[in-house]
Amino acid sequence: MISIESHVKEIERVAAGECSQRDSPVVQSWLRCVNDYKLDPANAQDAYIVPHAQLREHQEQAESLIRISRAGLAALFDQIAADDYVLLLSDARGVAVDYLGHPRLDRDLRRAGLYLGAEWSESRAGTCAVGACLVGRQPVVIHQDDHFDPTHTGLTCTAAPIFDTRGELAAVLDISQLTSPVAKTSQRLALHLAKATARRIEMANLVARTDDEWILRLSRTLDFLDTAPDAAISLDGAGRITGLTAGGLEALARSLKFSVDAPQTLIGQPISTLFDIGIDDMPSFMRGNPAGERLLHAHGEPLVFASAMSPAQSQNQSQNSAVTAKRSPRADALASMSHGDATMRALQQRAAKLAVRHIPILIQGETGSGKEVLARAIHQTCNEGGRFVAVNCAAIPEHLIESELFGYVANAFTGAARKGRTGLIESAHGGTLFLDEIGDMPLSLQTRLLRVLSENEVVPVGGVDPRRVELRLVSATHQALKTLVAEGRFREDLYYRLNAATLSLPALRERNDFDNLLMGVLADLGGRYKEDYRVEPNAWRLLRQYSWPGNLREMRNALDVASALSDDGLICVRHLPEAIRKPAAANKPDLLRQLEECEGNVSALARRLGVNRSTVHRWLRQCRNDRVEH
Ligand SMILES: Nc1ncnc2c1ncn2[C@@H]1O[C@H](COP(=O)(O)OP(=O)(O)OP(=O)(O)O)[C@@H](O)[C@H]1O
Repeated sequence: MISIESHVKEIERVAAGECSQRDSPVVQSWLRCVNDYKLDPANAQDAYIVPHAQLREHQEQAESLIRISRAGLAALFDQIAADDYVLLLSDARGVAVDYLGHPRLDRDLRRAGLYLGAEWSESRAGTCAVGACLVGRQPVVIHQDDHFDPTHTGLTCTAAPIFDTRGELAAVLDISQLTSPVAKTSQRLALHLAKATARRIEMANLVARTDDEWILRLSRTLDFLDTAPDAAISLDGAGRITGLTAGGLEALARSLKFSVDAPQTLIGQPISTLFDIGIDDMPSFMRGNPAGERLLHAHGEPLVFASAMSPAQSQNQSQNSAVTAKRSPRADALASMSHGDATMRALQQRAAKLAVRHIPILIQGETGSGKEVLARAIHQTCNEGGRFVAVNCAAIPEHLIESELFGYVANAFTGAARKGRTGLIESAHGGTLFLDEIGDMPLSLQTRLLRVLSENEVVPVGGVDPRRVELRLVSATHQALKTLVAEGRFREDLYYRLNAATLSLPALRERNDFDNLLMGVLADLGGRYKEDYRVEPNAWRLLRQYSWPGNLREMRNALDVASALSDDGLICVRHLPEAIRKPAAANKPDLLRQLEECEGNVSALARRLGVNRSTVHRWLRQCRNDRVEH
């Protein structure tokens, strides 16, 4: 080790502009220490450990990152503990908020500042790995007398940055030793391990924070594509980048020589900014597709292997991660309704609040959009022990509906049961009465229903004594009740009574969680028929493009049939119902006509259709294939 005097002299020479053999990050840091922070290398300072209360504050702010990092840090520590390495996780201000070191070295580590609460910002500690990494945003080794302050020149420290999912520097992982060989190359393995662990932490963080989005994992080689990718990007339903593993992405870009200038600026951009793909292409990058075809191109050039995780899969993974809060049973019943669609999520929250009160709820939505499923979820959400009684007002003959609903007393009318019969309203006592197709309820019964709602009493047909009922009324309709009111077919007072709390279910074509719903239905079918169903990319595209007039019911039925016809669980275009296969053929001349209108300019056509170029190319290719097939 060189003397303090010659160390100080070397720094002074560098500060005066002399060339140096030191690595560039070291020289840059020394210059900052002298010029910006006005530090004096001759003035040795002990390591600084922040007071306990301040450390708590730093830890609280970094809480979720600490939790997510823990498994990665522990695995890394297992590999290097035998060599007396210590691990520090520092926050963006350079304070060590987590620490793994050998208890045997506790006293020495604390004195050296390789300890919980140590502050390693460059302005306080001079050139050090954590500080230089925070400023340079790159992995760095600060070995022995690379350190600025003579107090630290015995240490070797290697640091790698950890970025949050929006590309902001969130923390630094540091691997340090109190004593080490003189050669800086001795730390190569430490550098490799620090970088790899930082990448894993970024990946775990992205998965934990991604709820209902696609995750695209990227790797230079096929071998680790699914298990330990180099980088990952999360995408919303429109194909915009919502998150990324910035450190991994930058390193990948550097090694493959494509440019990612500032990962933060990619947030909100379409994925086509980076690669020649759009959101429609995601299914073809999922596991199960030939690995050799999962290759991303930039400007037509093959670049990197990709593996896509559907929103349902990423949701599963994030739920498995430690950061996800446990759902309440109430949220669970309703949560299965929404798979990431914003309208559905808002509706789900509204439903959860309404469900706890006995306010009549009216559900509106097209046929098959899930009105009964929602009604059942509301019932389950706060099941107080009573039954869920569903009545389809359109399916019961008008002359029977009154006695079915209200029940009747003994011998109330000819043909009535001798002992009388309890009506459906009464049997829902303590539970939920679901009146489907309420718009079809005869006017006379609407009056009686109104009475039940306002007085919590039901009078059976032929009876005089009211019976008390406490129930939650949920009604549903696909008709515009207001129009029925205007036409005199629905009582205005009942309409306002029911309309106080309306939940409007979006049609399937309006939802942007289609991929998730589809995966969910496939998983359901898979569970039922003990098969792992997959959808071939072209078939998936057609399913996505179809307008689904019959909504979720139609989707379930289509997939039920397609899965039954599939070979080895792979659903292809030919397994889909004709109505779904047809539009592509019907659109073909239209696509070609539109291309002509755009004078053959694919980019212009892509802009007109609101999709990216590669999607148009694919559609055109499909048109050509179809032509050959027919
Ligand atoms: N969130 C969902 N996820 C998956 N499948 C669903 C979902 N919601 C509804 N479904 C399925 O869609 C089908 C129709 O649901 P439901 O009967 O609730 O619709 P509806 O709106 O009440 O229909 P209708 O107006 O014809 O009475 C059912 O097979 C149901 O399983």
